[in-house]
Amino acid sequence: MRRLEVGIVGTGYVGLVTGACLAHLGHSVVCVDIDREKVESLSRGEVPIYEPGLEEVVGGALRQERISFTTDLPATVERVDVLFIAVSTPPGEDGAADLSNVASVAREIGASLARRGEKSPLVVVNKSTVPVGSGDYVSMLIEEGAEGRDVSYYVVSNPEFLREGSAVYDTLFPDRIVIGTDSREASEAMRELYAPIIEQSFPTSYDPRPKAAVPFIVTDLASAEMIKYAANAFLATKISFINEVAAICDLVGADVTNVAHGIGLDSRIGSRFLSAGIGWGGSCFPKDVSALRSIAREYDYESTILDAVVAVNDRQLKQVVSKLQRELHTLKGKRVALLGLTFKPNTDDMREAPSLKIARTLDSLGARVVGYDPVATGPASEAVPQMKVVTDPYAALSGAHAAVVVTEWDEVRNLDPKQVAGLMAAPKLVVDGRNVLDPASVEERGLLYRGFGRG
Ligand SMILES: NC(=O)c1ccc[n+]([C@@H]2O[C@H](COP(=O)([O-])OP(=O)(O)OC[C@H]3O[C@@H](n4cnc5c(N)ncnc54)[C@H](O)[C@@H]3O)[C@@H](O)[C@H]2O)c1
Ligand SMILES: O=c1ccn([C@@H]2O[C@H](COP(=O)(O)OP(=O)(O)O[C@H]3O[C@H](CO)[C@@H](O)[C@H](O)[C@H]3O)[C@@H](O)[C@H]2O)c(=O)[nH]1
Repeated sequence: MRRLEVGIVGTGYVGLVTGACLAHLGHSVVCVDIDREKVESLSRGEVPIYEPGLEEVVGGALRQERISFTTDLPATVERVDVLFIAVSTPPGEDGAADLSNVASVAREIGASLARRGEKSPLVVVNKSTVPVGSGDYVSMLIEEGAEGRDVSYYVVSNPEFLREGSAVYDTLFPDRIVIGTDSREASEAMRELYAPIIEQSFPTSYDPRPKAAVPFIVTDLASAEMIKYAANAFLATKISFINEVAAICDLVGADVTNVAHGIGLDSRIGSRFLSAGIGWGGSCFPKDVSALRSIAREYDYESTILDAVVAVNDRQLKQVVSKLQRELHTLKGKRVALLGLTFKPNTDDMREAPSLKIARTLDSLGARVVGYDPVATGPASEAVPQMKVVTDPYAALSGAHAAVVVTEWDEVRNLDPKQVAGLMAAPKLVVDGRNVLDPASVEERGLLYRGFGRG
């Protein structure tokens, strides 16, 4: 394997995980961020996010001197063979992706490229999730930054499919690697970069190693950019679909967990992403579905399915409130415990976490909201100051008239129903927003169970 010099701009989830994993594979990586404090703490091996396994991979790469952190983008452009753009692309007004971070990085790359001298063309890899056509936009900005000087580079799309909570695993053992480019030289450089993953030839403590070889797919730029949006939109659609089925299950007295199991065994459907409940959140699905709808609007196309996917997801959150109101009637003066606050387990990310919307709605209806989360206590109470946040789930449940399972952390799944029943106030309602509790054993202890689509 040839050891490549790799630069990564942006040390968020994607940038840091990608950089650390490429260093683990044997490449020499320099990570760039505008946030000086972050760069300094990362250089000391302090990882600012909760992501299983990441601290170990970053620490290992630092010890082997295969990774470094800097704020100096121009020096990085001059030195590396491949440069990833992995900065945030948050939703702007009207739902479209805000490309201002990508744009400023592209201009700065252009301004620094001329100083590379005789080095081979720089492969600029867009890993941020960006609208179709952004590859050409990045090329245009690089040229603008270069101000007429002769610069040599390729722009490649390489969408990222990692999930938070299993980001390191997903990066080392991906289902596929997608590259969008018209240049053979650029796609070969990317194949070389990822060779240890494609061939699964790197050292790992993950046992058993799940796959033999990883598909490496090369498409045109626009298709690669579209693959990212289509993948997230499809997954969000799958969840909204099962949530719609769950609503009908509630009406007819069927159990959606049995239905999901029964349909998921059909290999054309597949069993994953069929967990019904309060719906999808996080830093990606809401943003990316909304960006794809916005792209469709630009072309005056009505995205009927995607519109419905979002409408169903919005309805799931309202169902939490109506399930509480059905049993508690007025929520004024009622104490409600929210169990789990992050948008999913094994992350401290609170971006677009359903818990925040639920807490704000319950507060506006006069309920006293107490939140529990094993990791994201600080960010949660900052986001919703009216919510008291505690680190002991039983403290949250003490005196609560109702509890809502918002995030299926193990700490929440494994609560002792007997102890919970002893602490709660009548009617001791448990709204299982993730369908992870066993209704019979919960009810056996005197709790009132309400799931999503469980009859
Ligand atoms: N988080 C995920 O799970 C995930 C997965 C796949 C794809 N993505 C996509 O990857 C991109 C990055 O997402 P993220 O969650 O890692 O973002 P993030 O918000 O966690 O991190 C972005 C980082 O970029 C830095 N940054 C911003 N502007 C910069 C600039 N001009 N120069 C240098 N650094 C700059 C910020 O300081 C921050 O450290 C987004 O487009 C996102 O949609 C995210
Ligand atoms: O059956 C399911 C599966 C997930 N969810 C919810 O869906 C959201 C997203 O979950 P997940 O996809 O596991 O997390 P992310 O880390 O947001 O990852 C998604 O978004 C990333 C950013 O684009 C992509 O890279 C990943 O492939 C894609 O799975 C969360 O709120 C989950 O609770 C459900 O409600 N039911």
